[in-house]
Amino acid sequence: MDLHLNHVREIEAVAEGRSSARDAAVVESWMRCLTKHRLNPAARSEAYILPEAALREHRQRSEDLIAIARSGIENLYALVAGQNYVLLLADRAGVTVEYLGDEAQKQALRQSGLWLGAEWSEGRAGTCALGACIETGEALVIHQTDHFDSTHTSLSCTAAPIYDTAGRLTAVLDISLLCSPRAKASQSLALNLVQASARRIEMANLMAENRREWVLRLSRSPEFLDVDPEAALSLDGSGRVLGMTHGAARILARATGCDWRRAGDLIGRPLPDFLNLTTDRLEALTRQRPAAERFIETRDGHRLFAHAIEPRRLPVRMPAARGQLSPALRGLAGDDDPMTALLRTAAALAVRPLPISIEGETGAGKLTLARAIHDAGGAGPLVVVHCAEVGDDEALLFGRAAARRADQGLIAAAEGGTLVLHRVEELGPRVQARLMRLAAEGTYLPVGAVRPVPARLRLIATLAREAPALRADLVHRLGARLRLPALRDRADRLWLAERALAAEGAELSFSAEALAVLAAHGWPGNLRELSHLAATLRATVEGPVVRVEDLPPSLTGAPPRRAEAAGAVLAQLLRQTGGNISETARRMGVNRSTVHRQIRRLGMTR
Ligand SMILES: Nc1ncnc2c1ncn2[C@@H]1O[C@H](COP(=O)(O)OP(=O)(O)OP(=O)(O)O)[C@@H](O)[C@H]1O
Repeated sequence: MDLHLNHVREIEAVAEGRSSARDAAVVESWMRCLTKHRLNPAARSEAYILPEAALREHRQRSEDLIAIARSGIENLYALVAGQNYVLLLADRAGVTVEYLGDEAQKQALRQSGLWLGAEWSEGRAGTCALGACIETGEALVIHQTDHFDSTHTSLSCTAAPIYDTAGRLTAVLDISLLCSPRAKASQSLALNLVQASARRIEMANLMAENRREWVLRLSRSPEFLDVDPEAALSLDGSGRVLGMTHGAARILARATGCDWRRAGDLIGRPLPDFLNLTTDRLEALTRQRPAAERFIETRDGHRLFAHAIEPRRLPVRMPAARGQLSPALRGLAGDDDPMTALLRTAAALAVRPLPISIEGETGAGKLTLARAIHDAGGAGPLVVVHCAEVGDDEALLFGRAAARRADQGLIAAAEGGTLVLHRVEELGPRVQARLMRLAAEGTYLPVGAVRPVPARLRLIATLAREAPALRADLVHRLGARLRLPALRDRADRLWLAERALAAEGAELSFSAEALAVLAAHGWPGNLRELSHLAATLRATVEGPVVRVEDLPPSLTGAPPRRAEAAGAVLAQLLRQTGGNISETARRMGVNRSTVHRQIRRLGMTR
C-alpha cells in the first residue's frame, strides 16, 4: 500500500483520538499541526530555504550566539561526522543559521532541507525535531515517520534547546541523518550527545557573561563537578540569582515548586530561596576543598555538589554583615533569616541609584522599608506619593511642559532624592504607561512636552503581593524586587510584638499564654495590625502583664467581621467625617490607600 496514504491515515486516526504507539511528544506535535498550524497531512511540501538576504538577517541577529556556540558545535560535529550526521544550529524562528555537513552529500542534503537557511518551524514544516523542540522547549528525536509531512519521512532528526541566561529559548541544536536504521532507539546516543553539547554551550555563555560575578556550578556527582557540571547559575554581590543555565532553571524551579517554563521569575530571587546556602558560604565551596566535601541541599531536599567560582578581576561586593546595616534598616527586623538577607540586599541597593520595587501584603512594612532605604542611601528629598490619590492624573506626577515652578509635578519635587510610589498598582493606565520611560531610562515626558526630561532620582515602587492591575512590562522595569514576608511567616514576630508594646511607652509585657496566641495568629493586617494592637493594649490593660483575656476577640477566635459589616462601618465613618478620607483612615486604623481601595471595591461614590 502507498506509504504516503498510510501515513496520512495514521495521522487522521490520531486526530480522531485513537491510541498510538508513537511518543507523546510526536502525538502532541501532530495535534498542533492539525489544530494550531492548520496543516493538511495529505499535502507535501519541499523544505523551505530562505532567500539570501533574509538568511543574512537571521545570521546577523544570531552572531553572538554562533560565536559562543562555535567550539561546542565543532566538537559535536567531530564526534558524529563519521556516522553521516549533519549538524544544524537554528534560531528561535527555526531558521538554520549555522551548518556543518559532508560536502560529498551536498546535493541530497540541500534537497532535503538539511541546509543553511532552511526554515524548520513547526508551522512551516510540520512535525520536525527543530520545530517541536521550539514549541515544547525540550530535547527530542523526530525519527522518520514521526514527521508530519511525508516529504521528510526518510530523515531522522535529534534536537536540543539552548537557553540564554535569562531562561529564554534562543536557539536549537540539531543533528540529522538522511538515512538511518529503522528503530528509533538507534538515536538515543544522539539525543544524549546533543543535550550535552547544548548544556556546554549554555555553560560557556553563562561564564562569558559573568566574569565579574560569582558562578555556582552544580552536579549530582562529585566526580563530574569540576570537569562537566550539569548546571550553573550566576549571583550578584548580594546573593541574588542573575542568570542560569537551563539545567539550573530546572533545579531552582523544582526547589520552589515553580514551572521551569517561567524561569524569568527566578531571576532576582535570593539564593536561600532555593538552596540551603548563603553567600557567606560560597568561599567554602571553591576548589580549595575536595569536591566530595562541597555538598549542599536544595529546598526540596535534593543533595547536590557545588563548585563556586570567584569573580575575576573586580572584587565582588560581599553583603554587609548585620552590624554594618544602617540603623534605620537594622531596626526593621529581629532574628529572622529571610528578613536579614532582605535587609542586606536593601543596604547594598541603597547606595546605588537603581530602581527598586518592594512587594508585600498590606501593612507588611513596605513604606517603612522604602523610607529606611532612602535614609540609608543618604542625600536629597524624600517624596512619598500615595498612588490611589494620583489615579490617572498625569500632570500631578509628571508636571506640565514649560510650567512655572509651582506647576511642576511630584517627580520634579523629588529631584536629587527619592521618589516613592506607594501602591503603584493604584495608578491609572495612562500614568502607568508614562512611567515606563522613567523606570527604564530615567527620563520622563511632562504633559504636553515633546522632549523627555532627565530625572536624577531614585525610584522606589511598592506594590501589593497580588497586583493584577499593574502592567506586566512595567513590573519588569521596576528594578530589583524586594519581597517582604507576611508577619505570620516571620520568626521574629514575638520580638516585634514585645517591641511594639515597648514603643507605646508602656511598662507591659505579654504572658506566656498571650504570646502563644500571638504566635498562632494569622495577622492579616501584618505590622499595622500589630502596632494597633499595642496601642489598644496600652490603653486598656491595667496590670503589668497582658493576659489572653486582654486580647481582642479577633485574636482569640471570635467570628470574623463580615464584608457587609465592614462596608457599613466605612459608610458611617465617611458620613461622620464629611467624606474626609484621612480622618476616616485614622479612625479605622488603616492608611488612606486602603480607604480608597475599599470605597472602590464597595462601589461607593464620594
Ligand atoms: N519593622 C517594623 N516594626 C514595627 N512596626 C512596623 C515595621 N514596619 C512597619 N511598621 C508599622 O506598621 C504599619 C504599616 O507599615 P507600612 O505603612 O510601612 O506598611 P505597608 O506595607 O506600606 O502598608 P500598605 O500597603 O497597607 O499601605 C506602620 O504603622 C508602621 O509603623
